[in-house]
Amino acid sequence: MKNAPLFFSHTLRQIETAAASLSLMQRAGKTSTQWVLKHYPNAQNIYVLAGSGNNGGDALLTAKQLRHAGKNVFLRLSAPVTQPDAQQALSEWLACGGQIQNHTTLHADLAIDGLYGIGLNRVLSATDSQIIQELQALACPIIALDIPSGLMADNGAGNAVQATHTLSFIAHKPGQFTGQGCNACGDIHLLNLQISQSFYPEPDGYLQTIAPSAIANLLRKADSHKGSYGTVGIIGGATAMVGATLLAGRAALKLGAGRVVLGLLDKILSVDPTQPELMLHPAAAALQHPALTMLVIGPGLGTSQEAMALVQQSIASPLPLLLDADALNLLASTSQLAVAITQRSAATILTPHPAEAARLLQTSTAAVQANRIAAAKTIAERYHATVLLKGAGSICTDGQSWSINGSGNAALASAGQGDVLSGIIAALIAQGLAPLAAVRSGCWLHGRAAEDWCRENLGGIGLSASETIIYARAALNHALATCE
Ligand SMILES: NC(=O)C1=CN([C@@H]2O[C@H](COP(=O)(O)OP(=O)(O)OC[C@H]3O[C@@H](n4cnc5c(N)ncnc54)[C@H](O)[C@@H]3O)[C@@H](O)[C@H]2O)[C@@H](O)CC1
Ligand SMILES: [K+]
Repeated sequence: MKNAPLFFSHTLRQIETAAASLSLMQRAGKTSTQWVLKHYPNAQNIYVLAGSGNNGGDALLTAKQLRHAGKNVFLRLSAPVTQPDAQQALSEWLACGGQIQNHTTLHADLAIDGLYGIGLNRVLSATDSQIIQELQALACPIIALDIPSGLMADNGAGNAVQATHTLSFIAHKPGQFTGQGCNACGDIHLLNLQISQSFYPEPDGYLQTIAPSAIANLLRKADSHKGSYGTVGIIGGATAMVGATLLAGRAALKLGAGRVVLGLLDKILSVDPTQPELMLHPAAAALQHPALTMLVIGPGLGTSQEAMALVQQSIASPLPLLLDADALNLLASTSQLAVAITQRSAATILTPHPAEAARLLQTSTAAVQANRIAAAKTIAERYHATVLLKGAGSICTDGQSWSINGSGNAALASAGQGDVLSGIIAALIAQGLAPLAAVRSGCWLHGRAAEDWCRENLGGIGLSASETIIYARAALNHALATCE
């Protein structure tokens, strides 16, 4: 199995042009029909929704072939057809005796969504939203052609059709795997329309579906010792938030860091009784620990003056530095820190969730979510950092290349998961992975942990961050055991 290449719509257009459009639409119609007949053989009454463009053309040709297969097809055309290929498809539909409706059917066993494809470039009109609501109200399985209508192919924004299956033509699109796309697409199936590989340029990015190959670099040498695997320092632990720092520390330890030093603002603990391997120090002392090779600041840090001073000192440190949680909020609040971070000599890793990303970019969370890839890349460029933008379909980028993490599920929507993720990434960097490889690998392992847990807990509710650590460790060791 390989990671899925992802293409922005402008690249897909190049492929489509190179591979000749009308026959591609014919193939899209034929292959979609075959897919429907194979997977829904008993669906007799089929509602097909066609829009004005080529996605509508795909729908018209699918409608025609389903009719040939003996199905009762009710076709709604939302607007006059504009594209030449789609006009040809409309002629074929009419020539075979098909009719055009301007309302939604009352009942269907199956619906086909061909309202908009990758040509969607603005918010849906009220009329289109109403048409989609009516489609959704049919309460039957919905097959989206290419991409659920209303979803932006390049970024996963938009109020889209909630499809049961998406038949993705030619290649996968980033928007199918991040933001709203994670909810809208249902099961995604690639129909490459028999386009030769020679027509495909370098992908714009990729979906990380398999264990990152960089994990193989973590295989241990027999003559190594704990000093070979780095010492992670984790700074945080303000009053009432010590747990966050402990979680990050335990994750770093269990994912292989040689040693882990915790620097706590609250002096309530001098040892972690359930994880006595962790070395607990006052925060300022931990920052000065001579053995540190990797620094994390943020889990449970708070935003006190003392916390701010620790962030300043951490940014001035020559060590690789991961900033998470309140360290990101403090960074976003102070222009001097934003300048200082660009002048660091060692690697910087920022792991914001969408609201933290919005603060870093001085914008709204909605604006970040409307274009997650661009937001993550802009943060990386502005702060000279490797960035993990969290949330469904996490984005990993160094500002140049980007990938979407393909593992994980909603079981990870629980307290402390971000702290665990910071600890995992820090452990991987401490063991020698480059920042982007560590971010990709850590994020993938974290998601894989949740998937493995869900196989045993099918409802997917109740995964605690502490349990995620155990499953992530198992996922890492499994990946190591199976790498070549
Ligand atoms: N070009 C080709 O060679 C092929 C294209 N194919 C299909 O063609 C689709 C792309 O077709 P189009 O480029 O015609 O675009 P769409 O059919 O996705 O959209 C139609 C047009 O609607 C307009 N539009 C965009 N957003 C709108 C909005 N919110 N409200 C009203 N109008 C809006 C745009 O001008 C757009 O071109 C693909 O997704 C795929 O389904 C496939 O048939 C395979 C071959
Ligand atoms: K569609």
